[in-house]
Amino acid sequence: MDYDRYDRVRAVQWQSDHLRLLDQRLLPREERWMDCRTAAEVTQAIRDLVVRGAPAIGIAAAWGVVLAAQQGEPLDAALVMLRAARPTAVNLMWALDRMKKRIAAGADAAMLAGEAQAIQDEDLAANRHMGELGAALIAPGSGVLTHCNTGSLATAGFGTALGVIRAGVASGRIGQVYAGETRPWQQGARLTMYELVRDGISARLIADSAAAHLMKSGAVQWVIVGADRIAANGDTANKIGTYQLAIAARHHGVKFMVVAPSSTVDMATPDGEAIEIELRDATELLSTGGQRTVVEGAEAWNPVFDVTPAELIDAIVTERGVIERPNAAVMQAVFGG
Ligand SMILES: CSC[C@H]1O[C@H](OP(=O)(O)O)[C@H](O)[C@@H]1O
Repeated sequence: MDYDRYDRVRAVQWQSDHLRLLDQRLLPREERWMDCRTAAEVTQAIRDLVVRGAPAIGIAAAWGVVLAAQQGEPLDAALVMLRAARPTAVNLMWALDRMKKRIAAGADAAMLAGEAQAIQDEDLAANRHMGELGAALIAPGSGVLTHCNTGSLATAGFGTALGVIRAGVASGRIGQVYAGETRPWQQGARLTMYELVRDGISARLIADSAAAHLMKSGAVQWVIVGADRIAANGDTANKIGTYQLAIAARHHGVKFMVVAPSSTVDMATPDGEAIEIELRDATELLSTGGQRTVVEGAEAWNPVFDVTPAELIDAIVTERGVIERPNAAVMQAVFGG
């Protein structure tokens, strides 16, 4: 199916000797680009969520290695620095491991650029394929709810969960899209709505706290989300708030779909308990748009991911196919190597 009319924003753009990143902290108010010329600048951009989204941070980190190689920096140090930028999304480590293998095989900067480009191109192809696989699970005229941003801004393009939504809308299977605002960073309100409006896809923003009420109304038949790390038993780490969506979905008979490329699957992590959950600065919770909204002296706890157990997931969609009712045995069969 021709998806070219859909949002083709490309948040990560390689420019032969620097990496252009669309600063996602400023969207939708302002479209400003940041030019990164060193691995250290890419590391900081990932840490500061200039670029964010599990696949996108892996792609950006791969280009960070290319920058280090072009400038003759010690590549081992660059790999360690980039790897430490954020702890939860395994795509970061997966991409850097791919670059490390090429370095060990003697790849020069040009060859490393080829590897980074391959990582980026493979992600886009996977997203297009997953979009069709996931959309095929959805009955015509369904309503869906999504969380955070899993679109072109979070990937090489088209998106994971948002790619399924794009394919589902294009094929008439999805009638109404709801997007959760995704406090505190508001990836849903600021980024997913930005992408869907640009696509001309009708979508309604809801407060995170309205999700269970929406499911109770019968307006949605699927919750469709992305992932940052899928463990060997199917437990899935994703944006904070995903776990409670899965609980409410199961209670209300709403199906729950996780959409992620195989670069998000981590067979070395046995289950969700072993996934490191990123804790970010409390000021992200105590302020909105840079303005403090909570009384001085107040404290906050700001985990930005949580883990949904496999038993609450009806389908995991990767480019290798659809896994229904995921468990350790089927994960091993598909991803065991
Ligand atoms: C396809 S993006 C996957 C995943 O990454 C996002 O996290 P963040 O915005 O903090 O980088 C979110 O958890 C998405 O679901």
